[in-house]
Amino acid sequence: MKQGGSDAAKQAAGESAAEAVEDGMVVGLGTGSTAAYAIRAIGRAVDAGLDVVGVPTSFQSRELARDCGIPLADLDDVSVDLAIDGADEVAGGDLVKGGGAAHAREKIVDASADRFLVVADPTKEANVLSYPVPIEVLPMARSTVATAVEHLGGDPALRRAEHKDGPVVTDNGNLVLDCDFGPIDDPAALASDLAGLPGVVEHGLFVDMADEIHVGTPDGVTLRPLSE
Ligand SMILES: O=C[C@H](O)[C@H](O)[C@H](O)COP(=O)(O)O
Repeated sequence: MKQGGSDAAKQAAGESAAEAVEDGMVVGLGTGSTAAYAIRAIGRAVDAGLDVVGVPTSFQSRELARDCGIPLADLDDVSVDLAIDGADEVAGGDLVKGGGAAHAREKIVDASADRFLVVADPTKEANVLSYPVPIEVLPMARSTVATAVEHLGGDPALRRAEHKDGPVVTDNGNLVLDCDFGPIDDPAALASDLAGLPGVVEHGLFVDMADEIHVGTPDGVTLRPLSE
């Protein structure tokens, strides 16, 4: 995950997006340090009487939402009006996500939403995506997917856990390959190639999915549409 952004910038972005939440909405709750500020702001609004239901995108966002008193539901039972989620890199209308290994559930929830707002600090913005693309793989497909990624011009690395020996294991029980492709000239083509590899559960390229980005700075927030 890019960690360059200040907490004040992340907070500004998260709280700005939370203002878009209206009474009666079902809200997709993203993962990561920036989305967490939105979840806390929604929690405070719930405390003050806002009637919303949250759909978490990870163990982390579920726990935080529960701590904040946000009622939760599964995608089996509701449809999402608005999703708010972070990103590791943003270029044009496309994102790389999955620095926290949550991109599979995030993509399901974010893609299902009527509107998807990205929350970010300025360090996440780029002209061309070049952040290593996280790919969640079934454990038995780790080597075959890594070889296929190399054939696509990427450099795959198994994500290792920081506080345990061995690999990161996702909320879905799978492994993550961080795949460095250098500058990605055609994110849609790469997304399609990666999605077609046997054993890939989900990759972290979010192509033309988001509607709007809230970029926070300590001095304010810039809103920009991400889709035409
Ligand atoms: O898997 C994690 C997610 O895609 C996050 O939304 C992403 O890594 C951004 O996180 P943060 O806001 O902490 O930089």
